[in-house]
Amino acid sequence: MSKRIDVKDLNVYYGNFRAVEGVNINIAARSVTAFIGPSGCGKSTFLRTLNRMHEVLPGARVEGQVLLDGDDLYGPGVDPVAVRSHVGMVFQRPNPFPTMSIRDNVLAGVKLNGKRISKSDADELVESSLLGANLWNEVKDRLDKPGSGLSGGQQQRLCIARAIAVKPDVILMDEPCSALDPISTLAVEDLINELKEKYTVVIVTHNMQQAARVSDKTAFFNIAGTGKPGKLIEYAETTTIFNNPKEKATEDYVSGRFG
Ligand SMILES: Nc1ncnc2c1ncn2[C@@H]1O[C@H](COP(=O)(O)OP(=O)(O)OP(=O)(O)O)[C@@H](O)[C@H]1O
Repeated sequence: MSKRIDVKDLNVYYGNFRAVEGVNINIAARSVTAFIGPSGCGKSTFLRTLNRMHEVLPGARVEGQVLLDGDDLYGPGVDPVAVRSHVGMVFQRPNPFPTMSIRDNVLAGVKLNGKRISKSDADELVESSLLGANLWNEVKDRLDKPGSGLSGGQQQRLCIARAIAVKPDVILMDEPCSALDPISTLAVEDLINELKEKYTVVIVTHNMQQAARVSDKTAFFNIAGTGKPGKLIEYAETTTIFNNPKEKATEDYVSGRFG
């Protein structure tokens, strides 16, 4: 079930370094939101706070709230592992388990969560997840072959199938197409468009055409200089950010006048 995300006054730290400052953002359920901005402005750092991946690094912490349909992910007693099963993540480089079969790759997250499922339920879940990731037709005759035998684009869709299989509410994607060729990129972008019917999708991308193609809303982050924290500068409908932004910094960035 897709859920909304409301972030309140979030500061994100690596030790004493405040990498991201004062983010407030409201992300609707069943939508695609793109995070854009120059290198080092904290897009990936902020993204990883949305499923508590940030804090796996020693000394990394946050202040503020991240609410998923009103429930604070950082509230007392909340289990970060449970959070990550509600908020899935797809990374820059496709990372299927190389020696595992395609089938077992799809089921990997479900098994990690300690769920026991029957063979027939597993078969159904594998099929529905691969269908959901637009990969079923390409792999249905070789489910027992290793995931590493797929093309980069297919591997990325396999990782998306693995994320979908745990039935998350939100899917976070950190530059999911940066290692893919243009055809595979289009396949993943088409898929992102379909995913928003069921999930809340948040994507970090350096590719502004991609942000314009896939997202409903865009958040522009910026940084005042090295060692300064990244900040959310402007957040609006994607067409507004690209055609009629309010802030000069946004306009400079989207029109390529940055730096
Ligand atoms: N593990 C880490 N330890 C300490 N500082 C870090 C760590 N990871 C990132 N940072 C710092 O946090 C800031 C934000 O980095 P982040 O990777 O989130 O930016 P980004 O906008 O995603 O950049 P890019 O577009 O280059 O991926 C940078 O100053 C970076 O050097």
